[in-house]
Amino acid sequence: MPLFINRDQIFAHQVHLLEHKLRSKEERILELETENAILHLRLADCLGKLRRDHAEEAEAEAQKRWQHQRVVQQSTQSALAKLLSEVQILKQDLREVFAVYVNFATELENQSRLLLEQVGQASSALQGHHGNDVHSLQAQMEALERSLQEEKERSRTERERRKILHNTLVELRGNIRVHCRVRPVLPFDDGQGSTLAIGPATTEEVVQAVNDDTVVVNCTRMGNPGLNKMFEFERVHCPEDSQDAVFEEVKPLLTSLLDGYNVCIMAYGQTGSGKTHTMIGSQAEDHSGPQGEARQGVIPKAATELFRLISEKPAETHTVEVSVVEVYNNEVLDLLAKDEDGVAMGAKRDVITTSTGTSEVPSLSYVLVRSSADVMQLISSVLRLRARCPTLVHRDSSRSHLIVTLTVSSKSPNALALARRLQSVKKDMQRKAQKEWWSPRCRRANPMARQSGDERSTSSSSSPYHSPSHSPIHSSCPSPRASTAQAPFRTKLQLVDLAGSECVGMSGVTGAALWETSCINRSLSALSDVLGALAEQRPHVPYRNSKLTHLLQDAIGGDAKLLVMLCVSPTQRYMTESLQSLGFGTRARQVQKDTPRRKNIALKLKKNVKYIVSTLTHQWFRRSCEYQVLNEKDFRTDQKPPTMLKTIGQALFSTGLQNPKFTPNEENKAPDYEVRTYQTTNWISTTLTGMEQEAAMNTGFRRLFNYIQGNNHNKEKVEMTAPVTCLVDPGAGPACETTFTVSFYIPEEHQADPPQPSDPDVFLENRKEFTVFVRTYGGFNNMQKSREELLNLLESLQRDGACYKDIPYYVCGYDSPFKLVNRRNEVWILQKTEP
Ligand SMILES: Nc1ncnc2c1ncn2[C@@H]1O[C@H](COP(=O)(O)OP(=O)(O)OP(=O)(O)O)[C@@H](O)[C@H]1O
Repeated sequence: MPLFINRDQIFAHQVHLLEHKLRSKEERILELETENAILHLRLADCLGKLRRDHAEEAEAEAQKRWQHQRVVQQSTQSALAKLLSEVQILKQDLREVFAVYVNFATELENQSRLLLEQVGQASSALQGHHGNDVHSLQAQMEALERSLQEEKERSRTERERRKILHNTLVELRGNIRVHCRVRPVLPFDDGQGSTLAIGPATTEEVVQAVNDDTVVVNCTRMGNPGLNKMFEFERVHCPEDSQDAVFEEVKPLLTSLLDGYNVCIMAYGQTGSGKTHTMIGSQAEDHSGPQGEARQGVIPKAATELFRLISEKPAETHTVEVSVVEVYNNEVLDLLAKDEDGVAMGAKRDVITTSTGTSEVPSLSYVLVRSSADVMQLISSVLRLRARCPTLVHRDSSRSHLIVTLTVSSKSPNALALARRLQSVKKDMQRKAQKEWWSPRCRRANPMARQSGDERSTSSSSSPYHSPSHSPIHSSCPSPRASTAQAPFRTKLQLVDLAGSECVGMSGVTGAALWETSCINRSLSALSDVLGALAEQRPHVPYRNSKLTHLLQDAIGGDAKLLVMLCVSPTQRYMTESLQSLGFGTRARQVQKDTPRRKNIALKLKKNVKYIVSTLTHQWFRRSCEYQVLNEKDFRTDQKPPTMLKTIGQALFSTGLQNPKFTPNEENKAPDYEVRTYQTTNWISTTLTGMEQEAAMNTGFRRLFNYIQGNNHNKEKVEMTAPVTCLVDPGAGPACETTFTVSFYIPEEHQADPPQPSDPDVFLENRKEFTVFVRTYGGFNNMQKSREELLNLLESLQRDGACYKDIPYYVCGYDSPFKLVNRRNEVWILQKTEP
């Protein structure tokens, strides 16, 4: 039968098939949309649940925290009350002991007088009496002698008890003490000679010592919001307090020094606030004679007191050695080192960490001294080597940190000192064991550490100048071998006159002095970071971020007794700097030494929540990408790669992101950095202030992300670019707020007419052509890492004599948080254009 093909039927069939296909496609789309809706619902549900959980958690947390705080408050109050009552008892005991001690001399005198009278009576009676009477008188004499012996013994025991009570009292007050000295208003406070416009109000006194332990900063200047802040310290000195009064509060630490404690006294404050005056005394003045002595600072007075205390000990049992070190532009200089002609020259030294985890300066020079006059002569002879430079704030400003170390060696330490020695030897052994467990090669890598204390102590030469018989920065306590070999017992007194923090604008420094200022501010900032890490009991304390903190590591974080003497100027002109110094002191007081580390549960919880949120976001992101790829109906015919695949690549692997164009400068590049000139381009930016780089970058990133997602006047999506740059402009001094400007490069298609941001905190920035020195590094970026890389770059630029501006600088990131490997970060330092 012939096959008759009805074309209409075929078409109808095809239409039917196509309709069927269409229906199935539509059904599929419906299915996917339903699935999508379900997913959205689930996501909304999850988010709602998360938010609820979060709110509940927050509420529970707040409740728990409140309860915990109450418990802590109650326990603190009861502990405080207990402590106060103990202190009261101790004070009472101390008063009694003092009374006994004072009365004892009179009592002894009276008793000896009585004895003498009785002996006189006895001898006169002897002349006129018989043998029996002689015997009874002799017995009486013996009894009296015995009671005299007993009194002597009692006096010795009381003296020992007084000593123990003294140390307990110092211990109760804590190992870090902060004193504050407000200096008087001085003629240069009116700012004459400064180019800055300074009104009469700037000499107004705004910092006041209201009593022995409280200082108040009170400023109600017109046009400024009122400021009234109170700070409490262990002792506050008012401008009228003499050098003697300041030293009286420091003096007890010298008793501790001979009782086996390392002691560090450090003056901190803004330039011109009186640190050198407090530590050394005013140098132009003659310190001889009683008036001169009264003007002396802590260093000469401490040396005098130390030699007075030593003179009370058996002769020839104590020796004192001095070393003087300067930290200048992040270099350690030995000011006692002499060249071949015997001329002092300030030789460069290294700081190393020993196998016991303490810091040490190999090849440091020491001089044996026999009196405080010797010490002062030595210090005066090297002070001329100390870096100084006139600034608009202070015409004799010290540009370096000065560390004078008096190392006391004792052949006959007292019982307390021996106990301390045992304690320290134990700690040293623990530290060593820990380190060796961690790195078995540690001992081999550090031959210095293998030398025992007594081996090293025999190396002293006959000349007063010699290479170290020990290291001054080394722990006072000898190694375990030394303790068995009866090596002399060593403690060290470190006296530190820090360079002053300063605001570059106010001090008016330029050129080399600007670099000095930057080094000073950076090292003080590192000191502040170390105290912050110790106060928060962080597992890593960044001692090695600066030579100053590395050098003072044992004094700050070890078991030394540390006294921070905050020096502040009283006038309104320096209010910001004074507030910063007082903040530093408050931070130092929060450091608790030798307390066991608590696990930070809140931090753990926060980390967990962060992890859950990031995982959910990641999942949601992947799902919506898949959905959009499926929804791109015409992707098969599209010549370009699907946009969503591009988005996935950008987000997960940071591929295909546009970068701002630059011209590399091949001539000036070095193996460890590049030089790039970026063209004039438009960027989208936001500015934040604060202390934490990560927090600022996160907030900044979020604001900019909203902009590129359509939070702009055109409601237009703007493509993501790389890098995200963060311009970091540190505050005038340590612990000051830093300004962070976070920016995205606007992609080429929007460069000519970028959409205006809707968020008032976000702004368009036209960056003129600029040249930067670039150092690249990998891994996940953080503040510490970027700072280390910045310091490395600065060192390289200094080495090559490059012309650059050290602040502000850029920290740049190229990758999303989803990228795990081959991450790229950069620090940029701007090339200086003006001569
Ligand atoms: N308590 C005080 N009484 C009298 N004069 C003082 C007092 N404190 C400081 N001065 C004077 O103020 C000036 C600046 O003091 P000093 O040199 O000690 O400052 P500084 O903090 O060491 O500064 P820098 O960090 O710049 O070296 C000096 O002339 C000093 O004599």
